[in-house]
Amino acid sequence: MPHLPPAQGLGFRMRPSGGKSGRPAARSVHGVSEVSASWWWWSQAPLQLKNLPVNSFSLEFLTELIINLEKLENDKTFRGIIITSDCPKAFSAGVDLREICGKNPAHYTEYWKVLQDLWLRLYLSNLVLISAINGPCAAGGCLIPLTSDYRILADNPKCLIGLNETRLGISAPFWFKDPLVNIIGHRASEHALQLGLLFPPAEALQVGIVDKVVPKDQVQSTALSVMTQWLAIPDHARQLTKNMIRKPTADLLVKHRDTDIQNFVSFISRDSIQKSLQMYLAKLKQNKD
Ligand SMILES: CC/C=C\C/C=C\C/C=C\C=C\CC(=O)SCCNC(=O)CCNC(=O)[C@H](O)C(C)(C)COP(=O)(O)OP(=O)(O)OC[C@H]1O[C@@H](n2cnc3c(N)ncnc32)[C@H](O)[C@@H]1OP(=O)(O)O
Repeated sequence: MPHLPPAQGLGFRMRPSGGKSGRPAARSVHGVSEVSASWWWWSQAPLQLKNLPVNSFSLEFLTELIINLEKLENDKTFRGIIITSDCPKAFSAGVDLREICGKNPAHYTEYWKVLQDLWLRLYLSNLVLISAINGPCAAGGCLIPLTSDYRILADNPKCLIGLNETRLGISAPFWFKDPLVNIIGHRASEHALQLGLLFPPAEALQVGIVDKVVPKDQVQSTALSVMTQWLAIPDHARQLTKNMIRKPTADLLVKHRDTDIQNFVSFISRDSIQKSLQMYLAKLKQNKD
C-alpha cells in the first residue's frame, strides 16, 4: 500500500493498520474474537485529509483525493476506509471559494466535473466508508460524510455540520440535497437546507445527520469499533445491498451531469453570485482578526 507523505501541507496519509508489515502477526491458537479482530484490523485503511488550513476542496486536492481513493478501491487488501482530518481547524470547509470566485467558465466547468467525480466515486464505493468527523464540516465539507456509510462526530461545540449554502447566497446542488434527504428525511432537509443550518453535535445527532457523537479523543476508536461491525458482513451481500439502495440517487447525477455543470457555470458566473461569495470570503478573513 502506498504511503504518501503530505507535501507542503497538501496530501493524504494512508496506511494499513497493524504492525510494521501493515498486518498483525497471525494468531493461530487464540479464540474466534482474536482471529476475527486481526482479520478486520488489516482490512481497513485510515485516510487522513490534509490540505491546510481547513481541508477546503481545491482542484488539486480533489484530484489527489480521487486518485488515492481509486488506489484503495483497486487494492483488494482493503474492505473499508476511515476518513478523518489531519487539519486541526476543520474536517473540511467544503468547496475552496477561491476556485469558484473570479475564475472563468472553463475553470468552473472543470472544477464542478471533478467535484461530481469525487461524489460518484464515494457514493458508489464498494468499500465501507466511515467518516470520523473531528472538526467543523460545512456545505461541500459534508460531501464525504454524506456519501459515507456511517458518520461519527466529535462532541465539541466547534464541530458544526450542515449544508449552509443558502447563507452564502447559493443553493446546494441536488446531489448534495439527495443524500441528505435519504439520511434525515424530507421535512428535516427542507428546514435544514432553506435555513442553511449548521448543527452542533447534540442537534446533529437528534436530526440524524450523524450516527454517533463521542468525545473527540474517542472518535477514532469508535470508528474502528463500528468498522468491525460493518466488516463482519460478507462484502458481496453488503455491496449488492448498498448499490441497490444508492443507485437510483447516483443515476440522477449520472443522467444529468452535463446539465448540472451548465447550470452551475451559469449560476456561479452571475455578478450577483460572485459578489456574494467574495463578501463571504472577505468576512471569513475579517472574523479571524
Ligand atoms: C443552479 C444550481 C446549480 C448548481 C448549484 C449552484 C451553486 C453551488 C455552488 C457552490 C457550492 C459550494 C459549496 C461549498 O462548499 S461553499 C464553502 C462553504 N464553506 C463554509 O462556509 C466554511 C467556511 N469556513 C469556516 O467556517 C471556517 O473557516 C472554519 C469553521 C472551517 C474554520 O474556522 P477558523 O476560525 O478555525 O479558521 P478561519 O480563520 O476561518 O479559516 C482559516 C483560513 O481558511 C480560509 N477558508 C476557510 N474556509 C474556506 C473555504 N471554503 N474556501 C477558501 N478558504 C477558506 C479562511 O479564509 C482563512 O484564510 P486566511 O488564513 O485568512 O487566509
